[in-house]
Amino acid sequence: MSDKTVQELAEVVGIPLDRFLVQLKEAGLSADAADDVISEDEKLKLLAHLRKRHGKPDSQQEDAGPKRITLKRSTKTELRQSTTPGTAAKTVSVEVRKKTTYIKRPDIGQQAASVDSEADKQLAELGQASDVESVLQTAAVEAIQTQVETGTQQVEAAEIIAAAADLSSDTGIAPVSAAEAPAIETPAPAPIEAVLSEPVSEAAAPAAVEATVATPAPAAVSKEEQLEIERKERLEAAVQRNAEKVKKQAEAKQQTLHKKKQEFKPARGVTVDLDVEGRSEAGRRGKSKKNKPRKEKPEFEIGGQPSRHKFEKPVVPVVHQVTIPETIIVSELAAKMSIKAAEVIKHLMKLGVMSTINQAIDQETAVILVEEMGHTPVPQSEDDFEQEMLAEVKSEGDNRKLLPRAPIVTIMGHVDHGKTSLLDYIRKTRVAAGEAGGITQHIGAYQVKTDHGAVTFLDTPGHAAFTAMRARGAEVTDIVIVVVAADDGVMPQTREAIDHARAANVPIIVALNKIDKKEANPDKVMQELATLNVVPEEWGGDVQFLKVSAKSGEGIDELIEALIVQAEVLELKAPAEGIASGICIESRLDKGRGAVATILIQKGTLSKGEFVLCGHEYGRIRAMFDENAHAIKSAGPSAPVEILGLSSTPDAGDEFLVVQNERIARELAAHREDRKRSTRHAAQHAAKLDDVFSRMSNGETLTLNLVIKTDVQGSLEALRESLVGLSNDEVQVKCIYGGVGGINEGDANLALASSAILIGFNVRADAVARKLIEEKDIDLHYYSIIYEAIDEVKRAISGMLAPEIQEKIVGLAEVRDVFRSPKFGAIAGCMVIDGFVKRNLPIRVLRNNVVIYEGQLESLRRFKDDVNEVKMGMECGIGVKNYNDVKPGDQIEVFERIEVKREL
Ligand SMILES: Nc1nc2c(ncn2[C@@H]2O[C@H](COP(=O)(O)OP(=O)(O)OP(=O)(O)O)[C@@H](O)[C@H]2O)c(=O)[nH]1
Repeated sequence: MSDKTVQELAEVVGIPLDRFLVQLKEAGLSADAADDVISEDEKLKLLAHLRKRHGKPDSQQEDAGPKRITLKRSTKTELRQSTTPGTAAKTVSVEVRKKTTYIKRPDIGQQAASVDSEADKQLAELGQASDVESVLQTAAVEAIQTQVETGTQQVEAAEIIAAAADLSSDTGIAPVSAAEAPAIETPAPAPIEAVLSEPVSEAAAPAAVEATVATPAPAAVSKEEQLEIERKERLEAAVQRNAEKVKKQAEAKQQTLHKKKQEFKPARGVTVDLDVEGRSEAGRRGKSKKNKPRKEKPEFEIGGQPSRHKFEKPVVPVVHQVTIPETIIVSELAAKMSIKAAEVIKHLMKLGVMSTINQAIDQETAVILVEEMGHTPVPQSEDDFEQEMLAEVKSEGDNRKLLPRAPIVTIMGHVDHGKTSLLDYIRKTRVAAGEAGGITQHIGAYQVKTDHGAVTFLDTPGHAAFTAMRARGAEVTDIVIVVVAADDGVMPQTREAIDHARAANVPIIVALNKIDKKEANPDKVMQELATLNVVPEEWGGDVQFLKVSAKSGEGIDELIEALIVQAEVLELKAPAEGIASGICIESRLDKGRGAVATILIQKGTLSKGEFVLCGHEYGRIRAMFDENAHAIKSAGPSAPVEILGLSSTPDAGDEFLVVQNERIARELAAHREDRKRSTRHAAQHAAKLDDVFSRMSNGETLTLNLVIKTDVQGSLEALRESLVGLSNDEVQVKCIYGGVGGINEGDANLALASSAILIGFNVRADAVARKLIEEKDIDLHYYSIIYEAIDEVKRAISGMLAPEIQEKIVGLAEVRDVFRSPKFGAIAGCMVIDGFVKRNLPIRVLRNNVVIYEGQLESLRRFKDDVNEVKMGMECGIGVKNYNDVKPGDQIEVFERIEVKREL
């Protein structure tokens, strides 16, 4: 190899001449001009210098501090975490923040680049020139490699710092500053990617230099991922821990709530009086939990004090207000006092009342019992319910305008005196007048219209029906027509009719019938009636007398006019508007039409389609007819109408009333039905002789009504006068009816309707009357001696009732046949029909319910044996002491006398 000048060598290496000259100078070579020749030795010297120079950094470069680039990146992810089963999953936001710091050393890069370029040039020069040049080139490559390694280390350090800084943001550990990083102290710029990814070559080297500070190294990325994975793991662990904590808390809360609920759960039907205001309300209403915001506090805790609802035994006895209806079932009463029925029964036994759990006890007993048990009885009237339900009807009734109404008339009189004929004549001529087919039906009442007004006739002639209606509480009749046959005169039932009408305080009009007959003698009849205190107007009395003929129709018009006049005198008025009410006259079950009831409207206007309550039946009026079977839509006061639509047939005398709706009708009907079932109570309370004095003591001005039945007229007169004579300032004894003969149903009804006491003097009640007397608890007294009757009524009035010697009838035997025996006289072959016959007890012989003999038994035999007692259903032979006039059909009454202490 030949020596080259500086200029030539600089060109070979590719370094500017002046820079090359500096390098030569630094290498300590003498050549300092372009034309100077450089020997081989000098070349080696230069190479050594360059190699030496590569081993240490430039002093200027050391001062230049590293420049940093920090990249921050954050990613947000969401984790869905299910905490408690059944609740919504919880969403946790996870934010990962990454910070990567790159340290840029541009001087290093530049230096490296310059060194590299020098080395390259030198290398090239050396490679082209000589072995020294090739060595030089090798040295340059080594230098480059050193630089690359240094750069890599530096980048790694920078990444570590960045990761540390990044982590510090999560962990709170102070970040290591970039200055502290070891890589910073490591000089040498680093071509990163190119160097590591490609094999080092001459061609690659410049490219590597160019790529010095740019993209992050793949090794650093993997580390970052590793860190991130770790962080994620930590985070997930933290989330998991948090989730578990929340779950535990939820479970604990649920348990607490459940526990509280268990404690709180009240018994069915028990009203818990919560001391937690407002909360009980929500609980009772069963408010949906969905709508209720969840509260942190336990459900039943206020002010940190859990509320307590457990049973606490009362320290003082609980006093109940016990409402008691007219009768009450034992179990019901027990329930009202919150005690067991057995307790009630026990207490009732102490009071002397034997009762079972399902038995009804009366109001008085219940009141005593309730008081004894320390509670407060509140006796209730059965009518309270009705009054409450019918309040509207009643209030309306008070304010309605009253208008004149037609009189309602009942015809009474003795048998065959012409009651039916009279009614028929009026109906035929007046009611059915103009009817093509005549009378198509026969209803319980009908109305007659005249120019002066209308009259309503009740088609149930006779005082028995009249009084029976009264006994049921139905005061319907305004005027009574007493029919007396002018050819016959006053008869027993004429008297009865007059008495019944008077007892009802109803004015009388006398119709002297059969006036067409030759035998008719109205004057005689008038005289007879005058003796009964029924005095004609023309004789100065107050009773209208009319001569009529039901056969010829004579005097009928005058009779009707007289009725209208009487109605005017009575000023009969009723409200014509508003809710209708009245009385059921009769009812029947029709095959095709169902229950058909004839009702008499007393107040208001009844319209088709209205709901009515009648007795304990109810219904909507489907159809309504008048007495001519014409369908009508409405009817006013005193009009008799037939109605269809009731649930069943009501009883005659039942009150009917229009109600607002079916519900009220049904409830009231059910209530009345219940009452009917539970009480044996009559519509009216029967009067009691025992009550007389106590009623007087209550300050009542008392009228003691008597119905007297005697065996003979003489006894009746004597008894009547004696008893009525007992009247004083405080009590008026009034005989509302006196008659001869046994006590019949009519007498019992009259006594009931008039709150009278029944007195039987040597007479007995017949079977029907006995049943009624027993059912309605009518006070019946039998006497055989006048002064006994007088004495007892006297004592009752004065309140000095002596212990009563009560006669109890123990048996009744009917005489079937009579045998004559020379030894014993008349022996009555009898059948015991009630109770028993006892030999030693006193007896009475009755004929047609009238006592004909009172005495003792002589003999009592069954077949041929003497016996002491014969029971019901057995035959026996009875011999009555000192009495032989026993006849078949007579009755032998066996009785005993017992002393009963009076209680006022
Ligand atoms: N001559 C005549 N006979 C009459 C008159 N009124 C009724 N009669 C007759 O008297 C008899 C009895 O008449 P009723 O109408 O049945 O008498 P009642 O009072 O209804 O009889 P009871 O229903 O049994 O209570 C009948 O034969 C009638 O024809 C009348 O004014 N003149």
